[in-house]
Amino acid sequence: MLEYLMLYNLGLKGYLLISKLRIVAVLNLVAITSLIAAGKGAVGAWDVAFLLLTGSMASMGSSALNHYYDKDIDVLMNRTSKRPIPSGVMKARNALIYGLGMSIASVIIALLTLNAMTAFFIALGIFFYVLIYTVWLKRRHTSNIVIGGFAGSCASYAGWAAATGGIDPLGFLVGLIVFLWTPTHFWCLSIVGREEYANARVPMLPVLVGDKRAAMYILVNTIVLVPYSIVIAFLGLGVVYLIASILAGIMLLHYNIRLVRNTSKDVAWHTYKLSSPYLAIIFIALMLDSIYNYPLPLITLS
Ligand code: HEM
Ligand SMILES: CC(C)=CCC/C(C)=C/CC/C(C)=C/COP(=O)(O)OP(=O)(O)O
Repeated sequence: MLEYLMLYNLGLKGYLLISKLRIVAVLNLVAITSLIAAGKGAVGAWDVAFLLLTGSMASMGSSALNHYYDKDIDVLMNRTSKRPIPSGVMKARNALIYGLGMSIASVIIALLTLNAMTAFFIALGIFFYVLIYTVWLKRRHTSNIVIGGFAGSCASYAGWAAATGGIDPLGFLVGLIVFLWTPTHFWCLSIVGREEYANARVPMLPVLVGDKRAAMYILVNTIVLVPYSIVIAFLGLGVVYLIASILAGIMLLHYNIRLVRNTSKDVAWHTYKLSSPYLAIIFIALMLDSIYNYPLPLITLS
């Protein structure tokens, strides 16, 4: 914490803020737990260290590029208007150089210290977040985060590949949890910021269909996400994961049903804030099963 304050005071405040460190933390959690799950609890400390390093650099770099590209609309939304570039704390050019440098370096270091497939999935995550989501879809189509959400799956795939050198069917299915989770995660927040997105002319779902229908879409998405996350337990995961996916799923469904019944910004905000803990619980449980080996004796793909 002291280092953070020192960096903060050293005028690096802008770099820390455009790195979206809370998001980096959960992305790293997804990547590391996927690494440990794929490695069945036996992974090298260097693999963990270099995955943390390269995953953090990639997420921080791509977030900086997102800040750079979105500087014109960030100034239009209250939630983002105080960010380093729109508020003048940081030059846009510096964010661009930082973002490109961190993103490119993350892929090269992953290639040199981990393996080619890990570097590929880190690059794919950057590609999906920066080019597919931020540049292409975000301002053009309401499917923006449905497709852009695959960037988050790449964090899991990078972890899985760091342990095994690639992706097997189970690894692919585990990574899809993040893809299915993202609409629930973000559409809740977009209900909170609907007017701001409309003002910035960003076609987020609630801007097009209204809060009530968006809440219904979120519930439909969660009704796909929760059973999916439970069913894949029987394809080679474990008992701790199964219990966690059921309990966390019930909690998420409860909040989503509540949001349909009471589509207020307050309920939407609380449902959004719950979404990251839901994902963290699922992936921590996945890791615990691989360390303590409580396998489910049912159908397995591998
Ligand atoms: C393209 C897909 C995604 C979109 C559009 C999206 C959107 C957002 C937005 C707009 C915020 C608020 C940021 C802020 O105001 O500072 C946010 C917060 C967050 N996102 Fe996402 N997100 C996406 C994917 C992910 C993924 C893959 C993860 C992690 C695996 C993630 C984890 C988080 C976390 C931890 C927060 C902070 C939550 C809190 O403050 O409690 N997001 N997301
Ligand atoms: C492997 C790898 C590097 C994966 C990268 C995945 C990644 C960085 C996901 C983060 C997605 C995210 C928080 C998007 C918000 O953008 P936004 O523009 O909608 O949010 P904003 O309005 O708050 O800027």
